[in-house]
Amino acid sequence: MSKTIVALDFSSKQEVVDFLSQFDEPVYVKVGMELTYACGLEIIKTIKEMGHHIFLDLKLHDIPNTVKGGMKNLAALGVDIVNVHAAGGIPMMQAAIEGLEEGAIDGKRPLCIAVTILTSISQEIMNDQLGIEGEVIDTVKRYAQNAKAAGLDGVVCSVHEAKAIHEVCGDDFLTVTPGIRLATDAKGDQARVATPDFAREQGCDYIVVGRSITKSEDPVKTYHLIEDTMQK
Ligand SMILES: O=c1ccn([C@@H]2O[C@H](COP(=O)(O)O)[C@@H](O)[C@H]2O)c(=O)[nH]1
Repeated sequence: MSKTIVALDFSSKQEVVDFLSQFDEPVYVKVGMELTYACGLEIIKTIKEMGHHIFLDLKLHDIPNTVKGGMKNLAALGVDIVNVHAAGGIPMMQAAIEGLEEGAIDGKRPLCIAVTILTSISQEIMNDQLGIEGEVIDTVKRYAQNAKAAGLDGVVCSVHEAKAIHEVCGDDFLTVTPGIRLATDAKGDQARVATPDFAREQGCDYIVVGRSITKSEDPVKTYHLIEDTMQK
């Protein structure tokens, strides 16, 4: 199974089809709010019919009853991974799992992971703007432990926290890490970034890569370069 999840941050079905048509193998892709708000959940069917795996990154964050109902409907789409914000608390995350189990196709629910602290959030923003005291890594670890207690399968975190999360939550608990940049790439809006090489060294289960692949001159070549690094 591929360890690189490509973020399809596009605004039309045509862009998605053009992009994926360049690949002659199944790719693990991430569908987020940009694509979903542009095309609706219909886009999931299109991507599944092309044979690709899907992480549906809608980051649910609401009261437990609402998240449960939302997840029940998302489970029926047959995607591989869905997610919530860990900041919604343990009861909300438990409700997410209940909804997924109720909506599961043939008794098999999608994996559910929790976003800890967004990779665009720096130490300073977390302390000074969000009012969360202490080190980012400690909050990320606490959120990961909450996610595990709620029955989730893993978390979204930065590469810099993946090792510590595996230590406290176990090696089977998934770490899915965005904020990936090649050595020559600009950080852009991301704060906690790392290269694919460092992600492999830290034992990340999956990396999420958007612009470094989608905006590269040769997306297929860049994808293979990154995936080969992860599989070393
Ligand atoms: O903490 C998070 C959670 C999700 N993301 C998403 O990952 C990709 C990253 O895109 P790049 O172009 O590689 O920066 C994007 O879809 C985000 O919504 C994240 O970056 N950080």
